[in-house]
Amino acid sequence: MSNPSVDDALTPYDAVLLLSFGGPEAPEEVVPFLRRVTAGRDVPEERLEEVAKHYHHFGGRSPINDQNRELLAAIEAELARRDESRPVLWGNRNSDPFLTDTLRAARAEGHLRICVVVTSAYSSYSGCRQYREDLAAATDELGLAAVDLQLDKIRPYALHPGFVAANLERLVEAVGTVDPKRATTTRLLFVTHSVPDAMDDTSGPGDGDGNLYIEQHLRAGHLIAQGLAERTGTTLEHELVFCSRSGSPRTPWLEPDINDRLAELAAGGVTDVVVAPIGFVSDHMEVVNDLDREARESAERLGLGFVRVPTAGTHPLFVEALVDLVEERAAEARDEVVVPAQADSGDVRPSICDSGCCPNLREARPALCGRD
Ligand SMILES: CC1=C(CCC(=O)O)c2cc3nc(cc4[nH]c(cc5[nH]c(cc1n2)c(C)c5CCC(=O)O)c(CCC(=O)O)c4C)C(CCC(=O)O)=C3C
Ligand SMILES: [Fe+2]
Repeated sequence: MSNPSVDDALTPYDAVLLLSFGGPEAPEEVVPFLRRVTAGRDVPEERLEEVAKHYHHFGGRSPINDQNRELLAAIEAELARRDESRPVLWGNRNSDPFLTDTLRAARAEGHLRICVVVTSAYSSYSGCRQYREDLAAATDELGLAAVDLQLDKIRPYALHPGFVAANLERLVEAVGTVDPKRATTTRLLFVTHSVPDAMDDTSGPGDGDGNLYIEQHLRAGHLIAQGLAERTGTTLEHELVFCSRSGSPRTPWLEPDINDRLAELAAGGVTDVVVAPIGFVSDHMEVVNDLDREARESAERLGLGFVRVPTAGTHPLFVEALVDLVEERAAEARDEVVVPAQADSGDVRPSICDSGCCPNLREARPALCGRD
């Protein structure tokens, strides 16, 4: 398969790597997975026990790996459709197939130059730099130098037109089920993973003002809400809320939590909520547990109508966007002038991260795909 001599829109890459978070697939994998995720982190034992219960409620199996298998197949199909077939590899941070094993196999098969697609759209330590650190740690563990295996990453894509469009399509399909007479008392809630305030404060370029994590969500949400109004004639008031808070209760994390906000909204006369988890790219555990179980339960208790919008998942517009981003990265690697596709006129994140961006606030660690 690997054929470095092919000359197409993916040149110089001989493979694509899907890099994701990982998740357990059997009950006995839950605790080891959680220990790996939280190693060296300030996550209390009680929180871990609580999160273990979430996984056990779903038979100890997270949906995330199956979703990545489907995304991988969809990317392969899209590459084939464009006559740009490449092996699509898959590696995780926290569960099998581990990134290090994937890169070892890639090297053995002679893949020299790989374009990395991470399953996180936004700029933050957790969603961007931590994956870059994973790439550095894995290549280091394998004793690989940049001459042996060159890894490039696509840029954060929260504001790529295809990601925004896929989320809009999902929303348009879902609000078909909202009673038009209730539109004025329906609130559109964009949801993302809460992170420590300090992580949001430092997200974005090292010399910037930070808070790019929230800013990108607000910009994407604004575009999606506007698109909904244009497409359906239904204008819904919208806002950004958070789920899946972890860490020590003494550390400030982004708020409001969706459950707290639902109570306030119900008290203020809202009758229905449309919950769009634009912060995630698939309906993984944070979505099926924290939103479909916990938030839905809160809404029911409060008498609120509740519609949860699917994430981008394997929506063709999203899959096409990811392949467009790989093509864009390839053109950059060929030193061509590239005008990055962007859904608004705001800041565009580069595919080679700035020095000091989205820092690791605990310890400085080597990271690939950046200027530091
Ligand atoms: C920004 C962000 C994303 C989105 C970007 C991206 O997708 O990367 C994300 C995704 C995910 N987070 C996930 C799971 C977990 N995250 C945890 C803990 C944490 N997440 C954080 C942030 C994020 N996380 C942070 C700051 C922590 C605190 C500990 C630390 O500083 O790292 C914990 C520990 C227990 C707990 O929840 O406290 C678990 C189990 C899964 C897998 C779901 C499945 O299994 O289907 C996915 C996709
Ligand atoms: Fe997380």
